Amino acid sequence: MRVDIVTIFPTFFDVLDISLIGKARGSGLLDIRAHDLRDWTHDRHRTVDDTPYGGGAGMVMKPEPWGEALDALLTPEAVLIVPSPAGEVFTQPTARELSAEAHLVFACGRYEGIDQRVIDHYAQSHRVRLISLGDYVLNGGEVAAMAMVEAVSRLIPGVVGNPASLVEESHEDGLLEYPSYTKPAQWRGEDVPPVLLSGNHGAIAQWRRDRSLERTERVRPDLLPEAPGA
Ligand SMILES: Nc1cc(-c2ccc3ccn(Cc4ccc(CN5CCCCC5)cc4)c3c2)n[nH]1
Repeated sequence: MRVDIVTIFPTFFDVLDISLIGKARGSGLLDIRAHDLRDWTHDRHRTVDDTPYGGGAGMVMKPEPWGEALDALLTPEAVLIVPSPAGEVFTQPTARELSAEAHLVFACGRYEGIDQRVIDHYAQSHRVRLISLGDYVLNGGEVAAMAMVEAVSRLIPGVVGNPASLVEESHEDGLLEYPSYTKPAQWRGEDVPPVLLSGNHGAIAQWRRDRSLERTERVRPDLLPEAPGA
């Protein structure tokens, strides 16, 4: 998968050079590149923003640099992802969908956002998705893009060592994951649930399912299968 990220803070994504994502990049599984939007400006101050038409607080990102950057980076099959508080909320199903794509281009806005004509222009020729990380306002799209890149990349075969670990985790089966334990068997007076030491795999699987349902009912009843809209 190729991932291009356009931002005025490209060094923000240097962290992708380490850990699993870093290894996957090295192995050719992932081709992730961050680009400085200002490389597509032509004035002495490398201007990317201006005052909003209609007035209002803050600044809006100018369309011209975005047009030149996206013309340079988009391929016909690319999905253009624009992090935005006004977007669809990012979920594990969204991550899974995007992990099947060959090319993702993230347009990370700052200030009060990007001139709407950029989104409208590329929607005529590409799949464009405005995606929100959740119902809170960040200062720009970079944190959202980083979260999406990590959630999507780890679903690509070969990026995460043990594929089985991708199945038994929160939200993969639509429920929250069961609690996990490791050695020692006793810690500060607390024992590991005995069933986990029993070697009875059927009983262990059932215990885990029960804990997963119990936790989901308590913390996220909206995720339960019978919940409306689940
Ligand atoms: N899940 C999530 C994603 C983001 C996100 C993503 C991308 C950008 C780019 C800039 N910001 C900051 C921002 C955006 C919107 C406002 C509201 N403002 C009201 C008046 C009209 C203009 C817009 C304020 C500041 C971003 C924020 N936040 N949260």
